[in-house]
Amino acid sequence: MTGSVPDGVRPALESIELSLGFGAVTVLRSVSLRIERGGIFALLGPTGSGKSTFLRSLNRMNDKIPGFRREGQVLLEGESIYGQRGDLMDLRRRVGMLFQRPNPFPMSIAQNVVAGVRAHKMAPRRELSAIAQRRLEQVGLWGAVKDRLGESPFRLSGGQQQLLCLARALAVEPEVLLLDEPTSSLDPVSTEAIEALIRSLAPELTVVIVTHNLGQAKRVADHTAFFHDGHLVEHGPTARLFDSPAEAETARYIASALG
Ligand SMILES: Nc1ncnc2c1ncn2[C@@H]1O[C@H](COP(=O)(O)OP(=O)(O)OP(=O)(O)O)[C@@H](O)[C@H]1O
Repeated sequence: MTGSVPDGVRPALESIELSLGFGAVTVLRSVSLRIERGGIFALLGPTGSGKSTFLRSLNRMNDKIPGFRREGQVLLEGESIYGQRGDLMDLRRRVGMLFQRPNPFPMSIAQNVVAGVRAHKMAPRRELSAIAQRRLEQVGLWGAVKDRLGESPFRLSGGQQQLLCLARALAVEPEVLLLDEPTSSLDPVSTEAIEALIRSLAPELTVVIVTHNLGQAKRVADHTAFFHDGHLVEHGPTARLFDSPAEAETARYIASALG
């Protein structure tokens, strides 16, 4: 078993001997990981261990970075995302992403939510406002914004902006959501709201989350992988990894992070 998926079961996402680098620097070496459909999978590790680079390779976000190089494969539902036939726009719809800092678009709150729906022509115009309402309700933002749907999102709080970005990501009905430290710039109340939402997304959605917060990994993730210095050190059910890590590097990191 390589990751959270028993042998013989097809994972939602899989990396096969994936090595990543920028120019002469190799950031990740030969990572093979299978990510179960409908679960929440956390990527943990010290700064610079390669978590974000790995996460960003799962929907080809590194492609445009000068010097980026890759060996090995990433499979989404068994098909290579780096293959010739890959349509990047379709990939990004199927594998959505939320970043450390909320990044609303410079358009109204309602338009933000349906921006992807419009770009992918997923619904007729007359349905857009109902879709916006439904997604804002799903992320718990409807009450706060229903009277200001036409206003700029930049006057919302940081936590509200992140929820808006989550609503926008969910509106295009992704199969996988990649979260890169999604609460690191938020206060505890907003963090709790986002964590509750993440938990509510499974099992319809597969979630992969990079976090520095061990408590967060414990609270939300079924499985956790530990990266160190460009290597995947170990992975397993979150409780097992925290309670009885198999590798000394993992044990040291957990002990130091818990202080
Ligand atoms: N665009 C880039 N060009 C060159 N090197 C990069 C680039 N992006 C990342 N790196 C390098 O890759 C290594 C891993 O970075 P990455 O952001 O993946 O680590 P991380 O584990 O997510 O760290 P953090 O927790 O601090 O975000 C670092 O040494 C970083 O300097």
